[in-house]
Amino acid sequence: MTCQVWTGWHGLPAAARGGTVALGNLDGVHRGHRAVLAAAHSARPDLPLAALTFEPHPREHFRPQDPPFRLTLLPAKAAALAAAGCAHVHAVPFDAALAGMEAEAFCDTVLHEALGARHLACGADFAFGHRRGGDVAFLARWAERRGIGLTVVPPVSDAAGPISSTRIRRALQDGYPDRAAALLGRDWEVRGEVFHGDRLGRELGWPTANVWLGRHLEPARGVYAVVAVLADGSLVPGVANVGRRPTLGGDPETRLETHLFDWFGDLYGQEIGIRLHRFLREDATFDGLDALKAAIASDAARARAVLGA
Ligand SMILES: Cc1cc2nc3c(=O)[nH]c(=O)nc-3n(C[C@H](O)[C@H](O)[C@H](O)COP(=O)(O)O)c2cc1C
Ligand SMILES: Nc1ncnc2c1ncn2[C@@H]1O[C@H](COP(=O)(O)OP(=O)(O)O)[C@@H](O)[C@H]1O
Repeated sequence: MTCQVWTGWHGLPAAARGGTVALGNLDGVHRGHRAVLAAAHSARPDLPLAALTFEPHPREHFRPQDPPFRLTLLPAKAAALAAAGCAHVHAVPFDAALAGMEAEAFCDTVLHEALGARHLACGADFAFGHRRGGDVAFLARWAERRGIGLTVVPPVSDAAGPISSTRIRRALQDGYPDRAAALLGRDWEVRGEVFHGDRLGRELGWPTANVWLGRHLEPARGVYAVVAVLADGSLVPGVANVGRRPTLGGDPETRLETHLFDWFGDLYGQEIGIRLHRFLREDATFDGLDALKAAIASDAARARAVLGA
């Protein structure tokens, strides 16, 4: 299914208007988000399904000094929304003007005039507008006045409570990518462009494709069994380190370095995805390169065992 991403809400063409619109930040597009999308679609299967999300995430706008926390940046979010059936993704720019818009003005100008929404869907805790002044009760009254349908979806829960982006972030920070995957409904994936490092990896016998975490959440530092998704879509198992290379003196920024098993070639400049599958051990400071090499060899063997590779 093709999905179009709209990064502005002014002057949308007719084809991008008049659908069912699922509302939310939707970071991660987790199982709870997908329940909202499914409910939106089944309420009005005759209409194209759209998701309305904000870019940057409002928290990135209000608290730019906070550490990065995103589960999905826009391209990955849009891909997950497309896979969940969205024909359109409206990544509404969250700037000072939008932050200052009252809930009623947001409904009138963005939802009604710009998007021509015919049906709306959101989670029960959705809040929006200046100082989060609009809630689901407000939205229900507004939609009724306009003759627009609204589907409010209760949270999807597991034994520990409602599924949320916050719980998924905590699981990743605590080194439980498997728990995060259960909540997401898929492995968590970091996407980035492979950059040139110090070329030490190949000397050690373990070349690693490096990507910066950038605005992604920093998961627990350490070693993971991973699956890499290459630009051509192929999946390659590997072992990765999330960290700042304390053995080599330490880096100012955290990188994700992946060695791909039984793979040879050039990845520089390629956009790749790295799916964290299992946490293997914490980042360590080794006493020299030989000790580091031996640790990587044993990490690789464990990752192969975990992945059956
Ligand atoms: C599986 C794996 C585990 C690693 N574990 C550590 C570690 O615990 N401590 C550390 O300082 N560096 C660790 N590294 C990072 C290496 O220092 C890094 O891959 C090497 O310096 C190559 O750097 P380059 O890509 O810039 O050439 C690990 C790398 C891999 C692939
Ligand atoms: N099996 C492999 N796993 C990861 N990268 C590989 C592999 N084989 C070749 N490469 C290439 O080697 C580069 C990593 O080599 P490395 O010596 O660690 O250099 P750098 O310091 O630039 O990361 C990767 O970016 C990729 O282009």
